[in-house]
Formats: sequence, C-alpha cells, structure tokens
Amino acid sequence: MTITLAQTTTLLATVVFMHGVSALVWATLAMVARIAPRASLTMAAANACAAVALTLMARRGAWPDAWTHWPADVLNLASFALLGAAVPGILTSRLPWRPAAAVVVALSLVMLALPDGGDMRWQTRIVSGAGAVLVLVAGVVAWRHLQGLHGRRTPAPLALPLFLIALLLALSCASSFVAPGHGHDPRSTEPINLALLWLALLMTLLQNATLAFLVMMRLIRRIERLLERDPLTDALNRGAFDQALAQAHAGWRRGRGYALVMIDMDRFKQLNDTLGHAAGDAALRWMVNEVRPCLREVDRFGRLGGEEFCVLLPDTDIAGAALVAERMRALVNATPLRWLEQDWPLSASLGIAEAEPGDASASAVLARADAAMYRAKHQGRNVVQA
Ligand SMILES: Nc1nc2c(ncn2[C@@H]2O[C@H](COP(=O)(O)OP(=O)(O)OP(=O)(O)O)[C@@H](O)[C@H]2O)c(=O)[nH]1
Repeated sequence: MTITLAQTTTLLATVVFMHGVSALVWATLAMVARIAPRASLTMAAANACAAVALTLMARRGAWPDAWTHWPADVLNLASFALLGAAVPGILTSRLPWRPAAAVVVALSLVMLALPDGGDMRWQTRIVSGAGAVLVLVAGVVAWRHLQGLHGRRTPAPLALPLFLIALLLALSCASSFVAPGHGHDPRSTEPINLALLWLALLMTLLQNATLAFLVMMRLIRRIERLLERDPLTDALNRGAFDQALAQAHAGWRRGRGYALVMIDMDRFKQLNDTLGHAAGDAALRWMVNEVRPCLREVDRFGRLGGEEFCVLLPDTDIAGAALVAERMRALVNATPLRWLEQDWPLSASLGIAEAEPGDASASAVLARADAAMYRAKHQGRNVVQA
C-alpha cells in the first residue's frame, strides 16, 4: 500500500482538529456550565497542549528547530500530565497539579540537556514513556475510586480506556526502539507513522470520552446525594432513611440484628422563639456534626422531620445501642450553642429499640424507639430510655 503525504497530513489535521474541538468543549463546560470547573479547565489545557504540540511537530523542517522540537516535546508531556491530574480532579475535586508540574519541569530539563541527534529518539521515548506512566497512574486512581463507590454496580471498568491509552503510549515508546527515527516528522509517509497517527486519533477520542464519562458519574453522584440528603443537616432524608431501615429489616430476617436510636431535641420551640429560627437551624446542624463522630461508617443517620432524628445501627443489640445513645446524649449536652455572644444549653431525649421476633416490619421497631423517646421526655428530658 502506498501512503501519500496528503493522507498523513489529513490524518494529522484530524487529530489536531479533534484536540481543538475537545479543548473548546471542556472550556465551555468549565466556564459556562460550571461542571467540575477546575478539572474541566485542566482537560481543556491538556487538549490545547496536544493540539499545539502536533501543529509544531507538523512544521518541523519549515520552522526553526528551536520552535518545533523541544517546545513540542514539552507540550506533549504537559498534555499527558494534565490528563493525569484531571482524572483525580474530576473524581475527588482535589487536583494534584504539583506532582504533575514537577514531572513536566524535571523531564523538560532532561530533554533540553539531551543532544538532539537529528532523529529525536530519546525525546520521543521520554515523552511516550512518561506519558504511559502518568496515564497508568490516573487509571489506577480512577479504578480504585470507582470501585470504592457504595451502593451501585461497580463502575470501575469505566477506567479501562485509561489503561488502554497507557498501553498504546508504552507501545509507541517501544516502537521507537524498533524503528528509531519515527516521530521526527509526523507527516512522514512511512507505514509506522500512519499507524501512530491512527493511534493518536484513537487516544484523543478515548481520553476525552472517558473523562466525559467520569464527569457524568460525578454529576449522577451529586444528584443522588441531593435526592437522599436533608439540605439543612446533610443527614439522610426521611425517604432515604426509610429505605435503609427496610433493608436492615430484610437483613434481620436473614439473621442480622439492628437497633435504632431516636433523638429529639429538648425545648426546641423555646430556642426558636428566643434566639430565632436561624439559631434553631444552627443548633440542628451543630447537633448532627457533634454526634456523627460517635457513629461507624455502616451506621445511618436520618432526619425524620423537624428536630427529630433517628440512627440505624446495623449488627447492634440493645446494650450496644444504649452505649452509643448515652455517648450522643452526653456530647449534645456537653457544649452550649454559641449564638450572638450568648450561650444556649442544648440537650436531647433519646429512645432506643432493637429488632425483635414478631416485628412484622421496621415500623414496629421505629414505633418502640419513638415510644421510648417519649418516655425519656416524660422523665424530665436529657436522658436515654429503652
Ligand atoms: N429552626 C428550626 N426549627 C424547627 C425546624 N423543624 C422544626 N422546628 C421547630 O421545632 C419546634 C418543635 O417544638 P415541639 O414539638 O413543641 O418540641 P420542643 O419545643 O422541642 O419540646 P420537647 O420536645 O417536649 O422538649 C417547633 O417550634 C418547630 O417549628 C427546623 O428545621 N429549623
């Protein structure tokens, strides 16, 4: 098969065009839609770097070497480093730009110190080798994070394209040993160059599609969170708590016990009437934050309505629930609410119950915990009752 210059030039222009369009789309997501703005801007920068790097490489021979060699290598490397930083940026909102910048600066200096030698062999190996490692690390981060998501079929395979990109880069690095000299002119009509250009196009599509999927996952998670959380306290809302309770009751039928702790703030109307509704809201938020450290990751903290909350303690009996409830009661009562230079003492009445034989549904256990909480109120408040 004869490869013409027109073919390689068209393919190269397509790759540059795809990077350019992707850069625009990511920048729009960041600045107009405000979706994962920092990570989206990082992806826009990654695509822009790749587009400029390829354009510079295409001008080798026509423009001075000082513009088209080292700067193109640095921009290619920066593009992979930015991609590597964008992945954790999208998944966790923490963008590790420092290690990415350190890798780019260190390797750029190394490439600057290396002799050009006419065929750019070592520079090509450094860019694709380091690119493979950076994207591999991003793939591992994405895999681990996606696997750790609770309550859904594992979406970890979403990270697979990143491993494929890392593999393609590693192959590209290896091919520089087999066919030294490639990468010098991306318009070259050698078959290996055509193959590399197709790989570059595939990688462009893969990396942008994968990152777009990760952004979508982030949006879905945010929406799910909004649907199941109470906006004031960030505790589970009534619907989500009832669902967790129903699941726990189904588990109890299979032999796994659970207990409930009902919490009701004391004399809350008085607090609202004296300090105002905003102080009441602050007290609810404060109480939830204060007692959360008493709980394990598997425990579920829900707001049933108003100033009434309930904690679901899986694999816990009444004695265990009594210990947790007493710790919570003491914590709420330990520190007063500080509001406009004024201290307001807080307390809560708590009722506990465990699932028992004969409980047809979770509402029976909930009703017992509620009744126990009312007994605590009648006992003078600020106590735990079973
Ligand atoms: N600030 C604020 N107040 C709320 C919220 N939800 C319910 N409340 C108030 O909580 C108060 C509950 O009052 P009551 O049911 O009489 O109970 P209480 O004053 O705590 O009295 P006891 O439970 O018997 O100790 C009402 O005034 C509600 O308006 C909320 O989200 N924010």
